[in-house]
Amino acid sequence: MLATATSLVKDLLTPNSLEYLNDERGLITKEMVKESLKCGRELSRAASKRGTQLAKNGVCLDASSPALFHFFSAKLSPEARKSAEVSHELLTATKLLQMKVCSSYDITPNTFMTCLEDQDIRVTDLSYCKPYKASYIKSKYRSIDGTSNNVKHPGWGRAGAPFSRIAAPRYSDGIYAMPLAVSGRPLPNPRTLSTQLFADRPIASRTLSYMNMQWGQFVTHDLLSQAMEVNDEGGIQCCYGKGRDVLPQEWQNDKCIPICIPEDDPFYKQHGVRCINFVRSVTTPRDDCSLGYAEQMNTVTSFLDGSPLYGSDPALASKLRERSGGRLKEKTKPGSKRGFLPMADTKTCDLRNASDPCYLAGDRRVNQTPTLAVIHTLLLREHNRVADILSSLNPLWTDEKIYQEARKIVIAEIQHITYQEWLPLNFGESYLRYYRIVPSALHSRDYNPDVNPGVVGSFAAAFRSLHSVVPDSFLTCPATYHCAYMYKLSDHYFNPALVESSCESLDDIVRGILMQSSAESDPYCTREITNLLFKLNNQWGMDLVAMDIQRGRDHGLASYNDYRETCGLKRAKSFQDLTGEIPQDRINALSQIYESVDDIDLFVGGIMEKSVKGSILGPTFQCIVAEQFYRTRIGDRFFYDNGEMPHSFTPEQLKEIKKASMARLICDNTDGVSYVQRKAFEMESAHNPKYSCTDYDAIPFVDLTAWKRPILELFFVPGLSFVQRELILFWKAFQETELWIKWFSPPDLGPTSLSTNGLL
Ligand code: HEM
Ligand SMILES: [Ca+2]
Repeated sequence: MLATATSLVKDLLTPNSLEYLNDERGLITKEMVKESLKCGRELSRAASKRGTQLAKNGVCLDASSPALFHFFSAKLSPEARKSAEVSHELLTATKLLQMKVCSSYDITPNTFMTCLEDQDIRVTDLSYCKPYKASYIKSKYRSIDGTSNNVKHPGWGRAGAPFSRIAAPRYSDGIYAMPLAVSGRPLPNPRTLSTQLFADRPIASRTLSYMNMQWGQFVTHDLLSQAMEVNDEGGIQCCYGKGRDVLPQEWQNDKCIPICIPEDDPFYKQHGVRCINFVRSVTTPRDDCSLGYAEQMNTVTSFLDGSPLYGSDPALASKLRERSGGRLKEKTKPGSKRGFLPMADTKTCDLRNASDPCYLAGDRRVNQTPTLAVIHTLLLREHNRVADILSSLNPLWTDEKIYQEARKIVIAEIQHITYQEWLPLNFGESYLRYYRIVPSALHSRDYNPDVNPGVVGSFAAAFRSLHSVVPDSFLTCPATYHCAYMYKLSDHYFNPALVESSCESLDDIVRGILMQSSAESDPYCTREITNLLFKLNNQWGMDLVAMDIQRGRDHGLASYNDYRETCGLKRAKSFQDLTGEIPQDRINALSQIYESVDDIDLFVGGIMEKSVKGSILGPTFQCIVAEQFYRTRIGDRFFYDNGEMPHSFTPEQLKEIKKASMARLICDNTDGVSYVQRKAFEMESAHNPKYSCTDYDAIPFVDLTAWKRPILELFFVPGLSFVQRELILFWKAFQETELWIKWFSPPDLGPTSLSTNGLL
């Protein structure tokens, strides 16, 4: 197969097309493009076949290995797989063009990239990219996959879109090859950086709760997910079994970028591990289908739209629905009044007993830790609670109408909690107000259709720095608050059994993560994620920090110094120029590992910075995170507080939505968590005491009566006969007698339903 590949390249490099080189249309002619596209397609198909053949020959991951579970975090829809294939073809074509032009003209790869950009070569053949049709533009509700949010650019923010860039990439060949140091030598080993710069020093935050960290991870999963390349058989293997060594080149898939572990590694040495499996992220064609450098795919919708709950693709979204009463599917459990997440049919968990749960949700990462599964469960319950209230308020509404309205309310609550409660706490209220990131008036008119709501690739690096706030274990507390057990993260990856081990266990975990603090945001990370990530029943796991660094390189993210410039800081000419932002001892450590200040990875440099006042991040990450949350709000036509649009909430409804809080979400969706601190993302203190969930002044509730549609509307429902109207009116009158409450004894819907029932 490799032979075919070589001969194709030779074909392309034969002089028969040289006559076009001096063509006045530019350096790159149409015929050259056509030829490279043709060869690019064949070469990339050959590479994919080779990958599958390797797997068939036994080069595939061991069951129950950490690496296999790493692959369980994202799955591509058939359309996403197709886009990934096309993008390989386009990248290979770009590479072939580069080789041809550079060898013919004796120009550098960089000059070629500039010419390519100037010529702006777009592939119009529909077998590569198809334009996005705006099919949901008129809908009052968001689409599941994020399409048609933006009327002019219906593909913006969709699942499967490319990550956006705010600084030019640093692929070493300008297209897709892993970056190198300025000197041309390899960049420092990611595992060495991890052990030398990210020690395990468990420093607890004085103010922020574990819940704060957990919500952050949920928000991350709502905004983005990269997927790793797979072959037809599944995950790609890059290391020998048990991580003994890197596989020889001839057995390696071309998507492998394994992390080599130095011989003297302080942890892996004792286990004889020399290699962490790591595979490149899936890429996707650019929005304009132009030839150029690689762009990675965001497999989920980039809007903050509850996609981890509802799914980012219509097939999954449909599977998650009950198809009655607008509800999402839930599992009932004897002894518990409230539902649990439904079970996945493919087992992507590390189950120890056949009865252990393995959940299905809108996002595949749900089973990563029990505390993440708890957040999913609270939101699932919130959806069903809201749906039940809406259907009792508006008995004529169909399943579809209730589902969409409940989804709209829950998304609005997620957005409100994130923008009004979580972001200001973590990134500084005045900063966010200054940049108009958090809304202030009741309705806002800030929507700007020219702002691309897509996720910026560097935002992933900035937010990954919050891996440092992950504590090594989590606490559970019974109703007496005699909190006792500490569960090590590494004993519970991909095993959410703890969520259902008893009728009270979910409540116990919720109390625990309210009482426990998160770790400090600093360059220290627990060994639970740097040595033992996805350990399962092995003795060692993966290193998330090394993976964060390697992933930044895989995505060709510009260097820390480039981002300093993008963010308005002075570009450093020497390590010493970093003094303003990075403490001296860390500058010393950086200068001992990196050859040049221009080599520093964004993830590493950003995390080394001192925090900005009022924020948990330093200036560079603060700027990138602000940029992202600005785009996520201003570029979302359906953002919850947008006014004067056909789908806008009424002022009465919006006033209610703005009462949502993390504390109320917990109160309304647990059985026995009766006291919660008002600011659930902060630790309980004299300034932030616990209140009873029935204290509606302290922890206000969202009164859904604002969603009750007047009965008169019935007369405008087209197609209803006189008899049907009479029957409905009779039913409404019957409801008002409250007899039905006794007869049908509806489920306990919590305080909100009590107040609304009173008005029925
Ligand atoms: C126990 C807690 C957590 C675990 C086990 C975990 C694990 C992971 C893993 C395995 C990846 C993918 C690594 C890769 O292949 O490149 C990842 C990515 C990421 N994580 Fe975490 N994480 C945790 C908490 C958090 C938190 C608290 C945040 C932020 C507030 C966060 C932000 C991110 C981001 C932004 C990415 C990149 C996502 C992507 O590109 O798909 N994580 N995390
Ligand atoms: Ca989303």
